[in-house]
Amino acid sequence: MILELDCGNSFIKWRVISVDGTQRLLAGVVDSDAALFESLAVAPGLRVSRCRLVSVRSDAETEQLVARLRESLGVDAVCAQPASQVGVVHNGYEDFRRLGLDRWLAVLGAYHLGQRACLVVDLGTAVTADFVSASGMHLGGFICPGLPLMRDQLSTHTRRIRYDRQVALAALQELEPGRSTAEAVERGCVLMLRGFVAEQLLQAQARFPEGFEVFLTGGDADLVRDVVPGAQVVPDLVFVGLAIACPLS
Ligand SMILES: Nc1ncnc2c1ncn2[C@@H]1O[C@H](COP(=O)(O)OP(=O)(O)OP(=O)(O)O)[C@@H](O)[C@H]1O
Ligand SMILES: CC(C)(CO)[C@@H](O)C(=O)NCCC(=O)O
Ligand SMILES: [K+]
Repeated sequence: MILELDCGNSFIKWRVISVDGTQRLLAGVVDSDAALFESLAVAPGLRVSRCRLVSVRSDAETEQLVARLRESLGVDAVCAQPASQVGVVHNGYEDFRRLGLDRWLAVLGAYHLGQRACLVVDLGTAVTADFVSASGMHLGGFICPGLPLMRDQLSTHTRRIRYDRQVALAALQELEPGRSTAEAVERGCVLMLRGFVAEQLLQAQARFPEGFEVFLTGGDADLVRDVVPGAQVVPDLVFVGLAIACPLS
């Protein structure tokens, strides 16, 4: 079995696939390294022979995780590394090492699945949009705060924006003007995300007149999916790219 990890800023997404890559056996989302090892300890029938991961955390945090994986599972995790090119896909950053590895892998995954120009939007702690041309040129992208950061900034920098988490979830059933703080903030922030995605779509239409594929990924992708009717929502997009960047043969 192959253990795959996508270590984001807030959550670790993990999954276990068969060695030939054809079956997805287990999957989960955890909010800390400790919770990851707890989940793996109770995973039924787990026998990990290989491991690959991508991390946007600090090198020290990533190294610590790799060391713990070695201790507890006896595997040496292969970590995705920055690259200026993989196959026909070229990294568009001035310094390719600076492009977030989750973005790079999502771009590799999207181009692999789409085989044409792509707009890739990842909605997590941060929201990112990346453009890839039909020939595989990554043209760069945009980064803005994601939903969790927008909410937190509002409550951190105001006195009276306070509401219950449960009420917040209910507030998103519709997007009418809010009539409570929870509704006003939750819907306002979702409209920011939707507006951002709509703008990226306009940019892609201008840049790729011959057509393009839109890929949405990340925990909040569902909140924007109907802004782009033809979009493919691919929760595992980073893992698709991880398999391309880190083949385990
Ligand atoms: N099962 C889930 N577990 C955790 N978060 C979830 C889940 N489903 C949806 N979400 C939402 O997903 C968002 C987090 O997204 P995601 O897990 O893609 O990114 P992340 O790891 O926090 O950050 P990064 O962008 O660095 O990868 C949160 O806003 C959260 O509300
Ligand atoms: C933007 C995030 C936080 C999204 O997870 C990550 O891709 C990252 O830390 N990127 C480094 C900065 C950049 O991509 O320009
Ligand atoms: K991510």
